[in-house]
Amino acid sequence: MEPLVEVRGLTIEFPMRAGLLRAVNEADFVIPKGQITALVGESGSGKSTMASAIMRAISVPGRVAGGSITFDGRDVMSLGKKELQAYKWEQVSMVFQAAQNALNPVARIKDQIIETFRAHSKSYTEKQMVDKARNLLDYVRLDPDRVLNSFPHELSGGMKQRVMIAFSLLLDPQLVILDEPTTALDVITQAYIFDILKKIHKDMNITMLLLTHDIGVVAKAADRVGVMYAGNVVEAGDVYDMFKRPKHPYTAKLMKAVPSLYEDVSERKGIPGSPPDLLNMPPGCPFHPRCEYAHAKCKEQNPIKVYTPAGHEVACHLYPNPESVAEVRTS
Ligand SMILES: Nc1ncnc2c1ncn2[C@@H]1O[C@H](COP(=O)(O)OP(=O)(O)OP(=O)(O)O)[C@@H](O)[C@H]1O
Repeated sequence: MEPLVEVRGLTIEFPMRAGLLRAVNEADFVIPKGQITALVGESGSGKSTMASAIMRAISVPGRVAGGSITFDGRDVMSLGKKELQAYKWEQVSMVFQAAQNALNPVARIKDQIIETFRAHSKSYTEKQMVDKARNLLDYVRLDPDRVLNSFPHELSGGMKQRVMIAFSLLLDPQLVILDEPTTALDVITQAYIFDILKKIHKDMNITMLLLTHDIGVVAKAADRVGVMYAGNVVEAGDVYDMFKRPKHPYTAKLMKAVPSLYEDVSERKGIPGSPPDLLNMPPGCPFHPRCEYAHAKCKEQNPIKVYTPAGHEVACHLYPNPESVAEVRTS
């Protein structure tokens, strides 16, 4: 597993009137090259903040208070203004949450595409820009002639989402981050978008990061998954392993929340309790108040993450060392 992005000990803080809010708290996370990685967790767990940091797009008054991010071996934090301009969109692009609404309502798609190109790259002629946009629109299964000449309000939600995916590919990035790419769409359109994303990933060899609270999305699309809880990545591993043999009690509960065709839905249980208040974190492991396996140590010490040679990682006192991760928890 060759890493494209390596996040180490990342801490991101937002100063609030009531105190310092740590949206990301000493988090470690790896995005392997050439894979689709999903970052999953309840609302407010820090997924978008982590992704914005990778994109070097933390909004003021947020700030990176510690840790490092490397992209293909380069230190992202120390990129200068010019390097940063090339980094964003040419190395990594992001389709933000509810991205359909990010389109300018009073400009045709063609003009918005040309403007995006011009903001980042001077080396294309207008014909080259439009030709490239045409290819990408065709790729996301839209009629280029119709879409290029449309205003956003003339397109459906699913079409606008596909336009945004095409936008994210304009400058041939290595990594595309998609924040809740299908949340606002109906089930059929969701399946269609995932089909397109998988094809793009395969044909263009693009690394992808999907941020989602929908565990069903993970099962459908990802190779690897990281689970975020209260600003930390508490477990990560191969998607099959994570569904078959989740280690962290929180992951186990999340995975059980996936609806199955054969199961009696009335027997499915949610996760009791709610995520901690980030301004008033409990001592020890942040999950201990909701954890059925919590013992004395969990209330006092935050667990240290352990890593197995096979690429599984977990932060939980049930697994004090890498060997213990291999054990199947039966209780
Ligand atoms: N600009 C900001 N100012 C203040 N707090 C913020 C800001 N951005 C994020 N936060 C806080 O940081 C925490 C993590 O938010 P974030 O959006 O990263 O979580 P998320 O897992 O992506 O959630 P969602 O799925 O709802 O987007 C939340 O408590 C949120 O309120």
